[in-house]
Amino acid sequence: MSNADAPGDTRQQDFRTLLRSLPVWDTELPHFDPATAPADPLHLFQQWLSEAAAAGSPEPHTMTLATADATGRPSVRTLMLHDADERGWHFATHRTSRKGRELAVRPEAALGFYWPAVGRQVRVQGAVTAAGAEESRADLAKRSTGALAAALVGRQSEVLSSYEELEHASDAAWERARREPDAPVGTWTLYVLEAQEVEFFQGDDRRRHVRLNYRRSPSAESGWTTELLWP
Ligand SMILES: Cc1cc2nc3c(=O)[nH]c(=O)nc-3n(C[C@H](O)[C@H](O)[C@H](O)COP(=O)(O)O)c2cc1C
Repeated sequence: MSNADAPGDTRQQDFRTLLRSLPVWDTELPHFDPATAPADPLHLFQQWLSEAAAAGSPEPHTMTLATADATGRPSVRTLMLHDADERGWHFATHRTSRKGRELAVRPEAALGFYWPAVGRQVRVQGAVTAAGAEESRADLAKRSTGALAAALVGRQSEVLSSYEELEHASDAAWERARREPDAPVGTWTLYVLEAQEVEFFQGDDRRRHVRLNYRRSPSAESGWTTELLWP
């Protein structure tokens, strides 16, 4: 009998036992001294992402993107980070998707990164701007044939009537992506999140986690002020 077929109580008990048995940070964590942190959170973010990659954190350039609809109801999903520079954190998606529609009515978002190999988390919050058609097209052109094929399929977040319908659309999209590597995808949009706050969390095995929060502050010389937060 598989766990899925077990009576409800046993299944629930097994699930809870599993949850409690799963290790967190069973590796030596790096030490983070906030006194040595750079004045600009972008530099620390780039450093931490590089260190996460070097430490073997899987897909360190994936992140959670949180948006909200007009009533404030939140939603999250995983996205790829395309860049992080002076303008902000870059990601791309269809502007007609759920998140795209939410960003159109409420152009604010939060990002979450978690890198278990180094016990680090970064949270970013701020205003989101959609880049123009040309920049969005250029961003897609730099990506793989698979990414273009996925974008060409389109209709993201719409209800799908059957998986076969997706297979047909995907076959056609792959064929077109191979034949026409700069095929335009009208709804594909690059977004840039300009950070208002960026928080860096370094896990500690004695649970004395370090949290360093940057807040944008036009009057500060670096443009940012920092504060420590209780974990
Ligand atoms: C690892 C990973 C990376 C993803 N990257 C993207 C991405 O860069 N852009 C995107 O539109 N969807 C991406 N997705 C799919 C999204 O998580 C999500 O399912 C999709 O964008 C629809 O979200 P929405 O209905 O909230 O708009 C990714 C999913 C995973 C698991």
